[in-house]
Amino acid sequence: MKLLILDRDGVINYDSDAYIKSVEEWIPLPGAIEAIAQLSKAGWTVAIATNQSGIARGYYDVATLDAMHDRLRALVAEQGGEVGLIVYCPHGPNEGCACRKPKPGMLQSIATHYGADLAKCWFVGDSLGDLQAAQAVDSQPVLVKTGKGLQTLAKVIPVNTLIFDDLAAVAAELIHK
Ligand SMILES: O=P(O)(O)OC[C@@H](O)[C@H]1O[C@@H](OP(=O)(O)O)[C@@H](O)[C@@H](O)[C@@H]1O
Ligand SMILES: [Mg+2]
Ligand SMILES: [Zn+2]
Repeated sequence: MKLLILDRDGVINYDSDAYIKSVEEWIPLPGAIEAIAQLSKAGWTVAIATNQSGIARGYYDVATLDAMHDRLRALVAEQGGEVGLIVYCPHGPNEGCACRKPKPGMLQSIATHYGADLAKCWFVGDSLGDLQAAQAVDSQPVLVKTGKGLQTLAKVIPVNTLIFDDLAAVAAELIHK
């Protein structure tokens, strides 16, 4: 199956060092909604794996996070597409969970849900942890320059990382290749 897994903050929507704490703060990046819709209409399943330590930190609750994701789904549906499974890690960095990136637990959950082979999937992120999570399960690490992407590009990243300006460019590559 054609499964694409996306990080959320900094890839689909603007990120903030102050976290994205409300639906009002959740603002799509230019072209991101259209990219997801176009991928979906081209037969791709678009899933999301996102760290949300803001929940553990008490900055927002699950109901607020769900409202952000309802907004995302509605915007993509308006463009004729749909968003697949959204998996999030609500834990803090010191809880030792199995799902927080750079651990690959969320990617594995998504693959299990769809019966997909992670070695044939791209995982698109803006942070080093995203790329490391992909690498841990032999997925293709893909870095976009939005969000924290440019800072990540200055770090030591997996040698096979594919680099794109933004999610729209990733979608164009996948749809037209
Ligand atoms: O990029 P994804 O995984 O979708 O979500 C990242 C967010 O959960 C937040 O992750 C935090 O990292 P810590 O969780 O505090 O290490 C910070 O980087 C915030 O700026 C960012 O908004
Ligand atoms: Mg991110
Ligand atoms: Zn977790």
